[in-house]
Amino acid sequence: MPFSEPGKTKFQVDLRRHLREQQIGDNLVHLICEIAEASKYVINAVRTGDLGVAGTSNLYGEEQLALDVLSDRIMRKRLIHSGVVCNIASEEMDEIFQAQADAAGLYSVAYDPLDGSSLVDVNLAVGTIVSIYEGCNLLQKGRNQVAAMYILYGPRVSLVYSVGKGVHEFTMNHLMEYTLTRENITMNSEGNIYSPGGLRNKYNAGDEKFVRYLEDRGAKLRYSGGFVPDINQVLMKGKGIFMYPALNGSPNGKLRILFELNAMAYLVEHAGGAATNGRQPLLDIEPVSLDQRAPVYIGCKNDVKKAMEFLAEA
Ligand SMILES: O=P(O)(O)OC[C@H]1O[C@](O)(COP(=O)(O)O)[C@@H](O)[C@@H]1O
Ligand SMILES: [Mg+2]
Ligand SMILES: [Mg+2]
Repeated sequence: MPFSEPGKTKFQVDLRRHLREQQIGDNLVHLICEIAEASKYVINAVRTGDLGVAGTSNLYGEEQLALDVLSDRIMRKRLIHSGVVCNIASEEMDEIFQAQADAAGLYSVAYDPLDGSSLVDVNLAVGTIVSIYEGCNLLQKGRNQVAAMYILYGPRVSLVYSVGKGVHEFTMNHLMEYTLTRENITMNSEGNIYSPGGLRNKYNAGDEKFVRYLEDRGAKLRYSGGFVPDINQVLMKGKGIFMYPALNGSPNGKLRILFELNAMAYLVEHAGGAATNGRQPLLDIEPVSLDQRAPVYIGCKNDVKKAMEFLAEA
């Protein structure tokens, strides 16, 4: 039942109550609520934590910031203690962590604890991205996610989730509770915002033509350099496209299927948008490794289709 019915103001609905209305298992409700709890410690770390480097590097050889390591620890600890998780994969861990052996009713979680962490020192928005699967297999199609969510740490903290029954936004209130602010978010078929990641002088001909087409159409450039706020803008306004294409020297772009792309693709598809690697829906890719990357075109259906046409012609 929608929460916008007369007599119930949307702002009184907390996350747990909303999840219970989705007719999903208790373990999944519990897991999503635990992740929401973890995010309160992550935002505290973002607001007050050490901005320096951790002195370590992740699976991709990227220097880890102290905040990456701390956010990862916060998330992992909470997932382990939830008691409903078997396998955990994180952008900041080299391999899969087994919290407990395979058993009925357990979930596996892939996450990026603090996407865009290098933007914290200049006070731009960052976020946590989470994909949830039933059972213990993490190397499976994104379409098999049973839930996806992100938490955006901006001027306000918001949490956007879907369990395949609409996409819903919650905002943290002064008591640090998440309360419903937008229910059943839907995207238009096209829009006038574009958010192009990566160095443009490394774009291939099709991407360059597509960006020129958007500019000629009068689309507005709206790119912050943070995947979570950039996607949030497209999703909440219901218009436009985010892309991080293949680049000269990086044929798979930058963003990772497991930790970054799958959750966003699931949310955007469930809001009526589309997400592809330029050839096929991202959610249909069967990943073979944790660190697999893909080019991404994600947002309004017609805009994504147009991008694919330009790529096919080039
Ligand atoms: O500035 P770049 O290198 O083009 O990358 C921008 C992209 O990288 C990200 O910062 C992800 O990288 P991290 O997970 O390492 O922070 C995204 O948020 C953003 O879309
Ligand atoms: Mg990331
Ligand atoms: Mg990260």
